[in-house]
Amino acid sequence: MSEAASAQVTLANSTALLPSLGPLLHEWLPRQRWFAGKGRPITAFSLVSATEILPVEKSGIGAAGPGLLHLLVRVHQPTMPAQPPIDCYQLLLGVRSTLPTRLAPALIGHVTDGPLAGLTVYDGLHDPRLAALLLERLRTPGRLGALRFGRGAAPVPAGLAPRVLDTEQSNSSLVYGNAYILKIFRRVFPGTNPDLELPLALSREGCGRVPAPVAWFESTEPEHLTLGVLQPFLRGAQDGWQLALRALAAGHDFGPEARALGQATAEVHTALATALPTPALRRGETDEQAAGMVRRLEAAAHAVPELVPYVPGLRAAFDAVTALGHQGRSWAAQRVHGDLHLGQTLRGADGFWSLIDFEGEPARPLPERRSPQPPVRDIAGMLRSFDYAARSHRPWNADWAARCRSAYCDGYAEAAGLDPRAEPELLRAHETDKAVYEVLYEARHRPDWLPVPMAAIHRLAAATD
Ligand SMILES: Nc1ncnc2c1ncn2[C@@H]1O[C@H](COP(=O)(O)OP(=O)(O)O)[C@@H](O)[C@H]1O
Ligand SMILES: O=P(O)(O)O[C@H]1O[C@H](CO)[C@@H](O[C@H]2O[C@H](CO)[C@@H](O)[C@H](O)[C@H]2O)[C@H](O)[C@H]1O
Repeated sequence: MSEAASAQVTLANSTALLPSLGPLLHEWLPRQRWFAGKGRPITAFSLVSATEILPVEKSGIGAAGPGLLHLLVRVHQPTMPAQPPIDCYQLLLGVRSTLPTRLAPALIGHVTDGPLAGLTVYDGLHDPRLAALLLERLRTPGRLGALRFGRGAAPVPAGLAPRVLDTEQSNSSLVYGNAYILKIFRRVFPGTNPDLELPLALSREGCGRVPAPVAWFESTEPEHLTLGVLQPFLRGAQDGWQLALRALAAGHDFGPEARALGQATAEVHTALATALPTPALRRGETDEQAAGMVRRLEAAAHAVPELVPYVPGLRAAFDAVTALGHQGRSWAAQRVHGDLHLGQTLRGADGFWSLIDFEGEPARPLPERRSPQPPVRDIAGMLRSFDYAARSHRPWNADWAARCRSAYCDGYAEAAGLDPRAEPELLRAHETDKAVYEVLYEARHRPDWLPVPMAAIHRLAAATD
């Protein structure tokens, strides 16, 4: 072990951490699926907080074990329209003198100076010893540096074997003993994350459609941020997206499942409307919501030039809602899922549908995601998703999507007593807003998928001519 490595790594001198970690993060961060700032140069990093969950100097580096550093780091990137210039990310860094081969894929890099000089840092979530330690922390509520661990009334069992969930996602998740799943939010925002707030409210309301949080952790200094949520893992459940693709490939009707999904969505909406405020959207608020849609359209068209020719047609969908507001129409608003699509639905072996991931659209500012919306926002998301599934399969099966869309609305109407198709202008505006979001999302994350939302853009722009 090098002399530097044996020196005490106290994070009291944490200001020295980033200058040495910065170059490594600069290389590593943009390669992470969850990094939202892809394609924009990183100009600087700044440290928000550093907490030793397993102190590096006590971890026996050089002898046996790893250390675990919890960092909140601001990543400075030049501004793009509709994006804050500085995002804050949560990093859980494993620190060892040498990295075992099995952890090589988690390597971030070798530190050459600063308090960690001579040591190797890596994504700590991939280290079962460190992942197990996180569960231990979650089992026992309390504070640790800038972190606060909390849990519900039910105890969490000890010693469950962790594994990193190997799936495309916006955050990172660990599954413990196939019994619990811990979502670690990567890009974090001041305030309570709706992915903790809404499932907690739903479980208080007795709604069984959403796995109820059993433990969570937050940061308290210098501001309140939700960092992670532990929920029951729905073992053996299959996600709606995979099931829909399989049905398409086999030429099967997905109507009954779409209908059941409509009912599940309605139940969640009803419980959310009971648990949390339901303000009416009157003229002023409707104007504001439609203006938000126009702003998002303009920002998306700025970033994705393919959208430009469609802007007037798409805008007409938003203007129609503004016009109705001016004629005195108002709409009920409530807390909603905010980014509902087939990939956010899980079907148990018994056929029972659950909804997950109440974080809302990751690119939107948190206060916007937490603001009450017409429930049709979620319905529009699911309708888009049936279209996505049909479009991603060759040959394109327009009838399959149409049947799903109509069955979903039937199921929703049956359970909610309110048919989303009864407000066609509102539904079209929300579907348009969602398709615009998807264009931006695909352009940034999966350019090959861009034709899928662009096909909807073509249809929606023509529909409002
Ligand atoms: N409670 C759960 N039970 C089983 N699988 C889950 C559960 N929650 C999430 N998953 C799986 O994890 C994946 C990612 O979860 P999600 O909450 O959508 O994360 P992200 O916000 O990072 O995209 C989901 O697509 C699903 O397959
Ligand atoms: O990561 P999240 O699940 O929070 O959501 C983001 O990624 C989704 C893709 O993984 C994206 O959804 C879009 O693609 C889906 C198919 O992969 C489709 O079912 C959705 O309808 C479509 O919006 C989602 O928009 C994005 O926020």
